[in-house]
Amino acid sequence: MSQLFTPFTLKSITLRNRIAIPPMCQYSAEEGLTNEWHLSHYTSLARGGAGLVIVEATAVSPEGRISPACTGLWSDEHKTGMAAIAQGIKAAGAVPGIQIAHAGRKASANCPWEGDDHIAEDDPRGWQTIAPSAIAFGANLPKQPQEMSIEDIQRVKADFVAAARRALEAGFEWLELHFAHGYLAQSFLSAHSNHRTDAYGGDLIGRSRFLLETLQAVREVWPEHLPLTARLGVIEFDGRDEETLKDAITLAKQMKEIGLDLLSVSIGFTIPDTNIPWGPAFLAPIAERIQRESELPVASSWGIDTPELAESAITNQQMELVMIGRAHLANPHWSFKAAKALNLKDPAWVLPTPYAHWLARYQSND
Ligand SMILES: Cc1cc2c(cc1C)N(C[C@H](O)[C@H](O)[C@H](O)COP(=O)(O)O)c1[nH]c(=O)[nH]c(=O)c1N2
Ligand SMILES: CC(=O)[C@H]1CCCN(Cc2ccccc2)C1
Repeated sequence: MSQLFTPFTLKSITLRNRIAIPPMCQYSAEEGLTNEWHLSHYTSLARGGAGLVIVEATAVSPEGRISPACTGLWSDEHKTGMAAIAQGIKAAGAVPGIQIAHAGRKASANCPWEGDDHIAEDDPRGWQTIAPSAIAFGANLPKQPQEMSIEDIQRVKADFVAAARRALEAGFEWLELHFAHGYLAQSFLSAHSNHRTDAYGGDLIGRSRFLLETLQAVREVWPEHLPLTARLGVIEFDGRDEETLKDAITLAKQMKEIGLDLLSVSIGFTIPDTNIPWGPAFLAPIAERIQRESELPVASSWGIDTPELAESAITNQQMELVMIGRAHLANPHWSFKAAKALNLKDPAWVLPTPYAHWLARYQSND
């Protein structure tokens, strides 16, 4: 009996299975506004049978975008397109989630197929980036950010709260704070990027303050009965992993106290020079340790891209949800492929009726 295809209930929300589609930037928006690409992209992913579909990193302010083509929720105007997406995901039987984000010193960048690097200083498409300290990421993102004032910090926290409120009004039922991948929140947490000497820097308590205060503020506006989650880089693969992991576990416990419902375990990506052990499900053992030691349910990703790897991540209790990203770009119906591979009864019925009725009788070969 497949564990991957069992429901998962968190607060008042039940996912039809343990398959989640993690946020994946589409770099297809204008002024943060979604369009037909996003609506058809997310609806078709949801029709593929996953339990949860999380909309891409959506900026809480214009300067919080990674690229000029990233989505936003910094104004009420952004809610219309997002509401259609949430409705489309829900109508397909998946739970609509969204990640809200601020890119920090990694902002003001070209999209990946146009260089994946900082927009040139003299290019009017770019903007001044902000960060805990005036320390550039380096490599393809060499622009030096402006050190945030206390007023900047208060403003960005308020932007997260306003974006969370808009996500709720747009009909999302699962919220993920982007505290990973070297973006603003992660860059507060990491001593590589945070050299502040005030209350938002220094020891772990100081470097965690922005994350904990933002979580606390969002928790106050996000309904208690809906899952409030965060994606956190718990390891950098920078030679200091044990220290980073211990800090991450301490932070995870504090976030649980504040009301975090689930942690999506990911990578820090705070600095360019790391030694990431890419490979199938390489982060799963780390996720298991975080889940065990923080006593928070976790999700995780990174190369969990076959039905067998997904099934064993759940069966081995390494995580409660598997986040399967790029494999869904290759095949939006990945859940159907997994249902067949794992010998689910009536596998076609993970798909919507207009497809399932026929595929239940027709042995498709892909
Ligand atoms: C095109 C694209 C875009 C994004 C991503 C990835 C890719 C490929 N990823 C990371 C993604 O959610 C996932 O964690 C990784 O891709 C690893 O999982 P897979 O190995 O792809 O299953 C990502 N992560 C995140 O937290 N917010 C985001 O918006 C994005 N955007
Ligand atoms: C927004 C975000 O977290 C994303 C943006 C795109 C690159 N993501 C990180 C990534 C690195 C290597 C392979 C896949 C993904 C992070």
